Amino acid sequence: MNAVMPSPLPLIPAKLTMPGLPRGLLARPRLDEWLHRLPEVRLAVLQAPSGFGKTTLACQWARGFVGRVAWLQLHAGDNQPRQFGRYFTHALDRQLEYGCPLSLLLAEQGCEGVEALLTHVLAELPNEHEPLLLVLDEFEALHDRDVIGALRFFLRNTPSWLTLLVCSRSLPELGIADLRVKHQMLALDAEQMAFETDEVQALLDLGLPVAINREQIERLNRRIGGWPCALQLALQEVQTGRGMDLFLENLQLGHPCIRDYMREQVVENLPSATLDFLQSTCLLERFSAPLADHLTQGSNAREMLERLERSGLFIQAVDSQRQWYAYHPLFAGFLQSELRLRQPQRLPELHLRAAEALMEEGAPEEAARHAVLARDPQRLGQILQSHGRQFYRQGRLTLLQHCLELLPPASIAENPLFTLLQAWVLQNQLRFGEAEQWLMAGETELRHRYTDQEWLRIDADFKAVRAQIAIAQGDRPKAIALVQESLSCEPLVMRTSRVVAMSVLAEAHFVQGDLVQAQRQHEETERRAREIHASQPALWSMGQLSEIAIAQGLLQKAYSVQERALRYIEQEQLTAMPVMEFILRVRGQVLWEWHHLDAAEQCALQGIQILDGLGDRWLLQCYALLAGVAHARGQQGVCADYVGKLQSMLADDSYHIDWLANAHAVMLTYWDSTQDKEAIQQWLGTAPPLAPGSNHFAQYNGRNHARAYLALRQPEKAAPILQQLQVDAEHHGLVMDLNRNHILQAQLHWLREDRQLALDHLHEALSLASSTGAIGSFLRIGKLIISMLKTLQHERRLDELEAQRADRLIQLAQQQRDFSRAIRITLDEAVIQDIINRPDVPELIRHSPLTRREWQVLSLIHAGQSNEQIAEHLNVAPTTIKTHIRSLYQKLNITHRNEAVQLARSLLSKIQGE
Ligand SMILES: Nc1ncnc2c1ncn2[C@@H]1O[C@H](COP(=O)(O)OP(=O)(O)OP(=O)(O)O)[C@@H](O)[C@H]1O
Repeated sequence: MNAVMPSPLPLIPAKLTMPGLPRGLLARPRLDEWLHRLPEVRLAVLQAPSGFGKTTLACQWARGFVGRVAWLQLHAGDNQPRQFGRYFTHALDRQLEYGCPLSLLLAEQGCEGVEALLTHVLAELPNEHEPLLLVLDEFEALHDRDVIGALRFFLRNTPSWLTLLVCSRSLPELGIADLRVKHQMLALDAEQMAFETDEVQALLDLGLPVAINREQIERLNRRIGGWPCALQLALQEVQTGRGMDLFLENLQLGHPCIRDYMREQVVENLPSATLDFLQSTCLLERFSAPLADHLTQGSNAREMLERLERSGLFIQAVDSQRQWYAYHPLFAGFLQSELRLRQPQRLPELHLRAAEALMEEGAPEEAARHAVLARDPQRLGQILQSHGRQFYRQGRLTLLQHCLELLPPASIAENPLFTLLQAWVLQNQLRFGEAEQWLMAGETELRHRYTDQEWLRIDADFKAVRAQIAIAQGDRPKAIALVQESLSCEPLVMRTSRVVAMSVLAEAHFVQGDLVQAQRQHEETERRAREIHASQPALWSMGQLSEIAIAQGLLQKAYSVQERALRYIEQEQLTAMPVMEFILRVRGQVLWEWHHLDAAEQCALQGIQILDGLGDRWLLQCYALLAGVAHARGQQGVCADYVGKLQSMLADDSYHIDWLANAHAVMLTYWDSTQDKEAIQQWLGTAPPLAPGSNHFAQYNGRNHARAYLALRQPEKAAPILQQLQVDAEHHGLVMDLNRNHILQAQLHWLREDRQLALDHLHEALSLASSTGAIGSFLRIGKLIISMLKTLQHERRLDELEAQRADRLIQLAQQQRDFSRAIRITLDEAVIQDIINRPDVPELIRHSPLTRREWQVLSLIHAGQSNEQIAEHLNVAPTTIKTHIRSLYQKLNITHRNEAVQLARSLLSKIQGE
């Protein structure tokens, strides 16, 4: 027999050995549930596109599996049935208690077909055995019918102690449907395997020399869609916080390593029809089979989509009915850049086809985006005429801007709707002069084309824009006059003009400090806006109502108004629109004040997600909130990072005083806690001037001045400002401002050593806080609040609510990390000795004592510093710090930065707690 059979190739041992796990992998406990269920099923499948971590997860599971593990890494050569049979029997033989010698012999002789061979294997398997996991990695390499048929047969007849774990890019044809209904199978796909944001954070915390802030982490994971290969790339490339921003930019532009990977691993051997399909559809965010047919001018898109999905390409159904599909963000980016590079001439045509098809699908917004990219003014004109109002009602001002930029100026001026849309876009960008020019051009062009009656009504539309501009420029009387004129007749072009005019009136009351009138007017505006489904103005009014409630000190009410807004968004099934960020931000500010820091952070992050791509300037408020949260948590490095971002945004653009005051407040707090007197002094040199405190932002700005003087130990300059603010706040019923001003007054008098006056103010503040719920504003002044409150408790009678709040504030302030103090303690050897000598110190620290440097590093980590900052602080290279951290983690038996922070906190708090 040997004479006719060629002698087989030798077996490669590495194919039969589980690969070693590289260092620095992230454990993924959220997937353990599947690991524990492995012994209960015949088949488990990890199916995901290339690089999604299938092999790694299989290795991690193999290590945690209670029983034996046989491993076989497949390869194209294994489609040769004899070769496959030999590998398969060898893999099993190695792990069976008594092997399967007979089958092994038959496999080596190679005279049986593969199914017959596997029948022998099955016959030779014992009835009872300890659990065995047989891993077949890179299963997508198998396509031989006989081999796959034999495996199906094998699978139907395996004993219960054997589980087959298949890792495959494509869907394995192993009779899965049958096993699934019999609960004999587990399956994980790309969606489940993709890294979640917390996992990304944990992995980067583990492997990067710098702390990456949460906002960057979320942005990163949005761009990479949880794909671990891209994370490994980040681990190699990013060395600094700024480096992460560059990496993110690089991803956006098409990272060369990812491009090479996609070329080699994913598209290299695809048939040309498939490639053509991918390139024709890659410009769409999501698409259905009919849309794809329209784009490819073909008729087999449904079939193709199913094939692509099964074959493990980076594509996923996005709805449960599997009608809509989307490419993985990095894959879409790759395909688009290939298209731009290789067939740029196709782009306009594809965009145009997309615009047509999307209009037919009833998706005008997406259609407009493609018409913009096709640079087709005619189609844009049609879309704007039919849907421009809708875009405006839903706050799609950036989209409108892009559309209008492509229209010839004359076609704007001769169309009242386009003129109005243009003016609204420009006013939103605070380009008031240009907005006015367009309005005037429109007037010249249009007046003679309409009857007097019609023109009066068009003018009502125009006046609504002008009123909005006047209020934004702070010209209240002019704004009110324009509103009244605008409301005097029914507008002709945009139904929203009336609603906007009403909202301007409300704002005029608010700015003037007439909260009751402002509230009434906004409630009415909200009602009217809802009636005409103008979601943008409706949400705007709800945001304003919640700001009014905050100003009145009614934070719970503000929170309820926000709930109402969120419900409205849900009911109307609104997709992300910029005004939603306003609601979330105000909600975040309430949550920050209540010290619900995680929830506040979440609001800011969601806001950033909503505004993604609209330009950095709009993110100022979100970053101010994130900086406030980081400060309250004592994360010095993170806070410094956000403050840096705020500074560069402020340098690049101009903002309304409301936004400025908010950003300045957190910057001043940060500088104060890091004792950066120079920055505070500089700020005073360019600070927005003081104005009567009739509204919350003038109050905020005034308090910033006072805060700066207090930080510079010039209480005499802070005193008159605070006094005036207090008078104004009383006059206008700005309760929240009263509350905050009392806190600063308390600090002021404490510094002046006028203890009784300080306690009077603190008591007032505490009493107001019983209804406002304020916490954040107290904690903002730092550890000083502890002694002030303790003295108050000692010397004054507090009612029950006040006493409870004082206790809680003291407790929170004690837990709060004080930036400068944490550093001072680190460097003090006596303190370290003090910690080591304590009886309650963990044993581990006595047994593997840290070096002096490691102590320093530990407490700088605790102080919230990034590796980069620690390196700077200790004057060594960041890589040295990384080495210290590794050794420190090993000695303390920890794996994450968070654990180090926790441990340091508990050690330092033993001596640092007040
Ligand atoms: N838990 C993890 N922690 C850190 N990195 C991971 C983790 N899982 C996967 N990776 C990284 O992702 C990359 C791809 O992983 P892996 O090779 O396991 O993917 P795969 O899905 O098997 O890919 P392919 O289909 O190409 O074989 C590797 O660099 C791996 O180190």
